[in-house]
Amino acid sequence: MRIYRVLYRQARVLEERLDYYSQFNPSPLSMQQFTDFGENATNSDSFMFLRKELPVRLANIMKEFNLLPNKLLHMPSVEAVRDLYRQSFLDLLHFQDGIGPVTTTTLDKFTDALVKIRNRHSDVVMTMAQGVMELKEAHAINANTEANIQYFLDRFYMNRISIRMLINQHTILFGDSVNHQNHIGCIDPHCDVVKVIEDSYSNARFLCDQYYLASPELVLRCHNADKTAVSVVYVPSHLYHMLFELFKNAMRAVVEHHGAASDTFPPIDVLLVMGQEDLTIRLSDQGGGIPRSVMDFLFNYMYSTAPQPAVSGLDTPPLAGYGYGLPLSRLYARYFHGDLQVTSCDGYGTDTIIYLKALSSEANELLPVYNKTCQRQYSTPV
Ligand SMILES: CS(=O)(=O)N1CCC(Oc2ccc(-c3c(C(=O)NC[C@H]4CC[C@H](C(=O)O)CC4)noc3-c3cc(Cl)c(O)cc3O)cc2)CC1
Repeated sequence: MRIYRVLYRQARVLEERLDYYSQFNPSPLSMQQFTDFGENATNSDSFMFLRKELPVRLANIMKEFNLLPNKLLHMPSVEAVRDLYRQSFLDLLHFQDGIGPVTTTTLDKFTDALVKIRNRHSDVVMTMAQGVMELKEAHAINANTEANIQYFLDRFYMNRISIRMLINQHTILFGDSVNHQNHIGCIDPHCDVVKVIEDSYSNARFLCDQYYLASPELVLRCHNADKTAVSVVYVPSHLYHMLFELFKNAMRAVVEHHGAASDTFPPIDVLLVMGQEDLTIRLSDQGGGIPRSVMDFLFNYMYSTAPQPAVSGLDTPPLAGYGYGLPLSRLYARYFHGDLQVTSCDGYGTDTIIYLKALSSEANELLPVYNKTCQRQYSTPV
């Protein structure tokens, strides 16, 4: 009986703490604040900020889970994800205000706890996709449920991106995580956009050559009014993730449309422009394009979730984006108030555009907030 009393008490503490922390709105940081903080803050400063901000961001999305349709909530994989979030939230409660003096030991234990949380959540994207698949196999999904799932997953993955950003900054700056020279945490204050474009193209081309034994060339044009190289304060791994996905899709379309046996393929044209407000990267391919009737499916989590290929790369092209490549790439772009847009000419080809904020002072985190507005979203039939 004692174990039940302990579990009951722990559940009560969890609910009470979730109600407390979910009252606060997450505090969005700008890229400028991330870099200033990274250059000037101490381990203790970061601890004092994160021990409140991380539970706030976790509590906001954990409360939003409760607004989901029960049939999704009770899918085994979704239950498993909710347990991970509960455990990580409880882990962070050990460091909340009132624990006494903040010693070096406290700081080391906190950093260790963040690493543990990051590792615990490493498969959450796939596990949630598994939960969506379980739901599709168990129930018929109406338009309202589909819209609620689309709305939630965009917010859930954006929340996850933001929490991993905060954890990575702290563990790189103050822990044992690898730190790139001249980077501030995972931020490159002088991100060489051409290099990220060339690296992501090269790696996507390697996959394309492996599967199709052929791949389209890259033609890159740059435009910068002051004639200098295009650089931006950004997270290179986020930009790489977006470009790698878009190059995979473009290569798949071009080779499939022209036939892998073709002698030559039209190149993928990339235009890079540094503007006053936006840094724009446009990829243009001649891969046959997509009709408007299919476009919406590209970002749809319900449509994109398909049974995992038995062995990826054998029975399906390794470029097949089973999973959430495109929707997640758009979230990375939107995370710092940029965007990712796809336009297509059915029968000719597709343009995809990545917009980033050119100024770090305008590149603010875009964070989901648990409030009356979001609650109404779940109760409003489409
Ligand atoms: C959800 S995800 O992120 O996991 N992921 C999204 C991506 C998808 O793979 C792809 C890849 C390429 C294409 C594609 C076609 C194409 O294929 N046309 C021909 C079919 C047009 C419909 C037609 C039909 O269904 O009616 C049947 C032929 N044409 O233009 C593109 C294209 C798309 C993007 Cl997004 C791009 O950036 C560049 C492109 O050239 C479609 C789908 C895996 C899943």
